[in-house]
Amino acid sequence: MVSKKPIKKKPIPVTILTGGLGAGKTTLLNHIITSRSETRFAIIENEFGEIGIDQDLIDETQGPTVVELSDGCICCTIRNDLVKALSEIYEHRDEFDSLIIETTGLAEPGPVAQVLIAEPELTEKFKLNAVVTLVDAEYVMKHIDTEEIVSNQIGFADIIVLNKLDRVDEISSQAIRSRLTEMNAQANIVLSEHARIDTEAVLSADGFSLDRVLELDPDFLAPEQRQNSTGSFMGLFDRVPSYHDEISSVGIVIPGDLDDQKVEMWLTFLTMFQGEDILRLKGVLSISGKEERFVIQGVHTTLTGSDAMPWGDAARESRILIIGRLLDRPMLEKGFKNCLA
Ligand SMILES: Nc1nc2c(ncn2[C@@H]2O[C@H](COP(=O)(O)OP(=O)(O)OP(=O)(O)O)[C@@H](O)[C@H]2O)c(=O)[nH]1
Repeated sequence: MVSKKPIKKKPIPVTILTGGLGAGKTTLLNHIITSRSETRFAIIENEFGEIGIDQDLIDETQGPTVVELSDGCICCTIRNDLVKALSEIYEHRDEFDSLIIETTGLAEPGPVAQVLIAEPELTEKFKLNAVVTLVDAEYVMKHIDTEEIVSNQIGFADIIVLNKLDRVDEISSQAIRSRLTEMNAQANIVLSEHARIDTEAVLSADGFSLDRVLELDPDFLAPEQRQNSTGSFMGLFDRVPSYHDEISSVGIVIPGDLDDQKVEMWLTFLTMFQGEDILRLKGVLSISGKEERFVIQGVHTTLTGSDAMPWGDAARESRILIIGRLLDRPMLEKGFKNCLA
């Protein structure tokens, strides 16, 4: 007699992209989806901030399914949203081959991995391929000793992508590499500029090492360690909430066009006087006389701008998100509004 055992579907491979604010996660994500046109991706995009910007920056011409989880960090406050999003994505599992989760720059990767490995309803549906940590060569040394989240992201990585090597010299690059190896000797360190790496190394890594994580935190899989009453994680990751609390975000949306010179002057002053406290700045702007959207990107005092998709028939508006310490919302709102053409 033929057995009628249900055919078990293969679990969906999941890659977690983590790393500091502005380190290059979205850049790597775009590189992966554009260079692997034969692979169908689903993406969970998590942003820390009142308004989402990253969704506009993902190259959707390749047709990935993007689920955006904003206004909170999936490693703590919106963890339940992550579980829900994963369950919903699984309902459409025949429509894609691989899932990428891009966390916020403030997220601990541990609790996100924990959801995939220890959440009973998800363990058979998803398989964690690798935790990939992007490291910003320009700024990592500034944060590595003072911000535990940065060292935890490095310590937890299966693959470390040391990015923005165009922004440092060879001596600094070597010093960073030895520091990374000291902190995580088992991770594979991949060197890159603009996150242009061999995507095979990331997607076929099959590199998540539960044994190594259990060495770091023996209680990683213990149910009572997974969640406390406020929804944040305990154990290795119990410093997360206080770190997030210090940092806030200001998101501003204004309809109409901005004047490019006013924008330039405002941003120059802002980064000159508050650059230390501005961890991340990003925005999609409507500039008077320009057909294209104008994307601005900043980390501390480094600021760049580039043209993106034309506005076409879409309503023109400007959106900016600033993440940092001691942010003065009324002053930022006033400054941004003063840039109107
Ligand atoms: N010079 C230089 N710039 C880079 C490199 N990689 C990325 N960038 C730029 O750095 C900025 C931030 O890159 P993102 O990919 O958005 O960084 P992210 O980690 O996704 O940022 P968050 O989502 O805010 O955490 C963008 O302007 C990128 O174009 C690099 O290797 N060199």
